[in-house]
Amino acid sequence: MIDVEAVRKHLDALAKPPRSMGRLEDLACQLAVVQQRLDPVTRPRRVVLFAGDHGVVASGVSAWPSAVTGMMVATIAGGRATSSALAKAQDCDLRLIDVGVIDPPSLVADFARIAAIAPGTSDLADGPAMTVQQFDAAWAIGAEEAEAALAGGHRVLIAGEMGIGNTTPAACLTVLLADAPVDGAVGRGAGADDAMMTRKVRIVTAATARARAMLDADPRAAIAAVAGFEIAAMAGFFAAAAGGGATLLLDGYVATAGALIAERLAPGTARTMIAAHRSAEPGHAAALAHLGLEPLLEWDMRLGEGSGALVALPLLDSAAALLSGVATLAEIGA
Ligand SMILES: Cc1cc2ncn([C@H]3O[C@H](COP(=O)(O)O)[C@@H](O)[C@H]3O)c2cc1C
Ligand SMILES: O=C(O)c1cccnc1
Repeated sequence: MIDVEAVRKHLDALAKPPRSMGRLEDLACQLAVVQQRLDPVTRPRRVVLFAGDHGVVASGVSAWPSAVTGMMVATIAGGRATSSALAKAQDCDLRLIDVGVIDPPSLVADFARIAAIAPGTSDLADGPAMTVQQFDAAWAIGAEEAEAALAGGHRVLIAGEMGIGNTTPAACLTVLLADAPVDGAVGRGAGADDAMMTRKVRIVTAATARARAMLDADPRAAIAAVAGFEIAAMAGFFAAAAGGGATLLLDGYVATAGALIAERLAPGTARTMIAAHRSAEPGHAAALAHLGLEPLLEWDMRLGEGSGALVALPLLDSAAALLSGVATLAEIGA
C-alpha cells in the first residue's frame, strides 16, 4: 500500500532539499496515492464534455437563452471553444456527448456522440427536473463513456459540461448534498443580474425543500428532481471511472455537483479525485469541502466545459515528472 508517508520518503530522498518543491510535492503525494504507484502516469488523458439543456431557464435564472447550448456544442465540435483550445494545448483527447440539447446542431465530428435523453429537463421550479428512469439513463451514458476511456488506456479523466442554466441545478445539489445554505450556493453563473439572482434563490429554496423531504427515503428521486442530464451523466462517469482505477481531475462548480451525486450514490468516488480549482461560484468551496478536496488553483475561473481542469492538467505532469525523473541524493553521492 502506497500511503502519503511512503511518497514523502521517496520525495525526500531525491536530489533536492527536502520539501523544496512545496505544494507540487503535496500534489505528487495525492497522485501517487490515487494511482498506488511511485511513478504515476498522466498520459493518455481525456476530457468528456456532456451537454444538456434545462427547463428552469424558462423561469429566468440565466443571462443566456437555451439556444446558446446548441451553439456551443457546434463550437466545441468545430474545435473552437475554450475547452477545445485548452485540450489541444494540453495534449488531451476530447469527446462531446449530447445528453439532451434542445436545439442540437447536426454533429459530424468523429469525437461527438448523440445520446439525447429528452430535449432538455423539465423546469425544476414547477416539479421534478427529470424522472428516475431519465436519471438512470444519463448516469449509464456517463458510465459507458468512462468505461470506454479506461478501455482505451486513458489514465487521467476529466468530465466537463455545457448547459445554459446549469448553475441552478448545481446550486440545488450543493444545498441538498453538501448542506450549504441557499444564499451561499447561488451565484451569478454565466452572468445573472440581480433580478435573476433573486429568482434563482427563491427557486433553489423551494426545489431543495421538496427534494430534501425525499432524500432519505429515495435519494435517486430527490437528486433527479433537481439535477440535469449532463450533471447526472458526469456523476455516472465519475463513479465508473473511480471504480475502474482512473485518476479524476475535477473541474468547477457544476462538475463538482456531479461529484456530490457520485459520492452520495457510490461512496468512495471522491478518493480518486484531485480538485483542479475553486471556481468563482460562491458555493464551490462548500461542495469541495464536503468531498474533502482542496483545490490546486484559485484563479477566479467560472466557465465550466472542463476548462479549469484542463488549465491545471500540466501541474499533474510536473508532479509525475518529479516522482519519476529525478535522481536520488544517494545516486549523486550527497
Ligand atoms: C457562451 C458560453 C459558453 C459557455 N461554456 C460554458 N458555460 C457555462 O455557463 C452555463 C451556466 O451558467 P448559467 O447557469 O448562468 O446559465 C453553462 O452552459 C456552463 O457550462 C458557458 C456559457 C456561455 C454563455
Ligand atoms: O464553475 C463552474 O463550473 C461554472 C461557473 C459558471 C458557469 N458555468 C460553470
